[in-house]
Amino acid sequence: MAFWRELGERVVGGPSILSADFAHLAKDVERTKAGGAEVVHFDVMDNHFVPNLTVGPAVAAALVRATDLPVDAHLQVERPESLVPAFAEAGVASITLQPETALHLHRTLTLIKDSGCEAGVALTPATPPESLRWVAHLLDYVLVMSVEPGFGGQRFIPESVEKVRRVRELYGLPVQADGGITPVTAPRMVRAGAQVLVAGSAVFDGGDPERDMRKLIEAGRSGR
Ligand SMILES: O=C(CO)[C@@H](O)[C@H](O)COP(=O)(O)O
Ligand SMILES: [Co+2]
Repeated sequence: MAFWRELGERVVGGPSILSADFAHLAKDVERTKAGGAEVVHFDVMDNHFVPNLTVGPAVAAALVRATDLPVDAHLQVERPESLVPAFAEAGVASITLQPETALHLHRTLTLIKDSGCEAGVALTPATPPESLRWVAHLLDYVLVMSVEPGFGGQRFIPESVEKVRRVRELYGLPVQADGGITPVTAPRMVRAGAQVLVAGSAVFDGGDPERDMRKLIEAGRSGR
């Protein structure tokens, strides 16, 4: 599985499961796939690193079985290293770490790669891109968070646009934008260099995930 290495220059969209109906997760994901989604963003929260609690490797494994889209696990948990083997075993394509939680970031990124997954790091709004200097060679992508981690439906932080530009300048890696991404903010992030547009509320809250996924992708691509 090499979703990130095979992305090329394309701009793609992916649903954040956080705003989906957890009782009908596979169905919701398939509706976004019909709207053009190419990756599933799987938000994992532990009520320690963030004040919210979601789902873990067992649900990831069930979703991997139910969809042929690659699943990216966004780990917003303390001690992520202890969960890496279980998510790899669940069959996720990539694992995104919050560097604030990985005490030994180099070691945990290496563990992800050795487990056969692609590896990424999520920068919270206050974390500078420069902090990745000595682990950048281990990364397949960088996620720029345009909200504080923890919840869907928050307001987009506009400084994130410049941050995407900076990450691209420094590392040339694919950038995933996550948080407050809508048809209004997506083109700005794409113009700055983002390629993977993650959206939860903009895709699921309007009652038609297929239509709204398509709208988001089209809006994002118009930013090129
Ligand atoms: O990782 C997170 C939040 O911590 C995100 O993936 C959000 O879940 C995206 O939701 P919207 O901002 O698109 O509603
Ligand atoms: Co996320």
